[in-house]
Amino acid sequence: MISSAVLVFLSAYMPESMAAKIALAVPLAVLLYTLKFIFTRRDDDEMQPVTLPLCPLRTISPFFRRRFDFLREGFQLTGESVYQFKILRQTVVVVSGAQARREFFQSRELDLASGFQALSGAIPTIPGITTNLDQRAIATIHRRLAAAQSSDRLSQLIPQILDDAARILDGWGPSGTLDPFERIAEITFQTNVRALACTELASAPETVARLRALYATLDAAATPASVLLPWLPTPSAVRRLRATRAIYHIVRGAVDARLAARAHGEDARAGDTMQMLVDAGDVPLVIVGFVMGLIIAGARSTGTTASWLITFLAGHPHWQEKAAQEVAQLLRAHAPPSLPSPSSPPSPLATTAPAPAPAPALAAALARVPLGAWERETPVLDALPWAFDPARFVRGGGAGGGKEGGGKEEGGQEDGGADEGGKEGGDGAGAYVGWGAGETVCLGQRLARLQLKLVAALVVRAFELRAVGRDGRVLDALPRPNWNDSLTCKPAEEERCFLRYTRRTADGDASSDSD
Ligand code: HEM
Repeated sequence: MISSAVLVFLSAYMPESMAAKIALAVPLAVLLYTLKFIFTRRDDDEMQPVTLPLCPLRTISPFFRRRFDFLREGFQLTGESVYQFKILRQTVVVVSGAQARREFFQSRELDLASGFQALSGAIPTIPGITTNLDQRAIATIHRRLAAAQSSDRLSQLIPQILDDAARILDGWGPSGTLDPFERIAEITFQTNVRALACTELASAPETVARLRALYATLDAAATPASVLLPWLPTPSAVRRLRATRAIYHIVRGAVDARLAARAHGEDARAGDTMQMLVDAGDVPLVIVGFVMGLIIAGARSTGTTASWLITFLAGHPHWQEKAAQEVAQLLRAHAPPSLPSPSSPPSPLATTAPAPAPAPALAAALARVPLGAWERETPVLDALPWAFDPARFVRGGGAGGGKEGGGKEEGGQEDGGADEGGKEGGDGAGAYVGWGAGETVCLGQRLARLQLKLVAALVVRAFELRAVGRDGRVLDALPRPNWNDSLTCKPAEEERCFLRYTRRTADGDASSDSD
């Protein structure tokens, strides 16, 4: 009908054959356009995730105080795998499932730093101190971080990290009980300062302790008010500003000393990471940003992972022994004991007498194991992230490569928080996001892995560990990570667990002089 009306109309102006062609083409074009519109229509309302039916003021407290439970309840409340809600004026979109996870990690528009700033606070912005880090400065910092993890640099760091860790372990004495979330994290904080800052700071234990306390203040004072309304002078916001300034002055002092030394033509023998940046001609803003920013990026995550790793090993003696044997094997292969000369006292590693092996001697032996061996010859240590099922690699024939293992360990923790934490899941590719994925991957991964292995190797070879409760009794099952504590995941107060340690002899047995 449309065609005939068009035909009559057009015939008045042009030859009939041409009018017929156009009369047929017009409705066809209208039809195609309509179909295209229907199938490619973007209905904005339908594209928007469903909104959590809560007043924005009622989301604040649970989002900050029990984030994991709150987000999980959101899934139940909406019945959707993707939903959104408001925190004051910020819209937060919560995603789950393999596809959403992939899209999230692959998106180039999302900005990790802004997300942290808006929802976790990170480092408060102070003009002239923590602002002005534009994209170029950040790109430089990332390039320097890559250089700080070159094979040469990591090989230099191995003995230094081991020395640092051994000094702290030596302070533990031959036996005792400790809180892993304090004392293991202390080790990795020290090794992070060593790896990311400079000798002057890392070799001054009181400065490292002060820095650690200041970073802890930054974390503890990240209250809803100080994060959401950072300009409001609440007590916690003031504490965060003071801590930031204090960290800045410590780091800036070290940077200025290095720059002054360079300006005076003094020989740069330090050979540490800060010197690498100074030698590259970086300005103080970039060097300070590198140290302050990366310590915050690395300290918590490495500390938390190391604390849980050692806790899980303490709660799984079978895997602890396998790890200790692997370390012993590394030592046999790469650092065989030298024959004691008649004048020198026998090395604690060479002797067969069951004397306790002091941590520094062990560290010296482990320092002879090359980087390549730490990165490629440790299937057992590789198979231990914190969703504790080391045998999964063996079952899957994947990264582990070990021949033994397999099967569930007696008394083991089967689920390990796997599906809960969203770390290991049954929904295929992209399920493991321990180091990020897609466009957002951890840029400090090589260093972090090495640190974790070195600390774990030293601890399991130096001590025999058991996980105990407050009453000192060995735990049958480890407590579950508290996902609401997004910094350390340490178990809730009533479920706290501790490490009981006994120094091993040079043979690797637990020393009989204790406990
Ligand atoms: C066990 C220790 C560590 C774990 C599990 C870890 C994990 C992650 C993850 C999952 C991300 C992605 C961002 C996110 O989803 O939150 C990330 C990003 C990052 N990590 Fe790590 N990290 C660790 C240690 C470190 C260390 C020691 C450094 C520095 C030396 C570091 C530097 C970074 C940087 C710079 C980014 C940001 C990357 C970007 O902006 O795209 N991380 N890390």
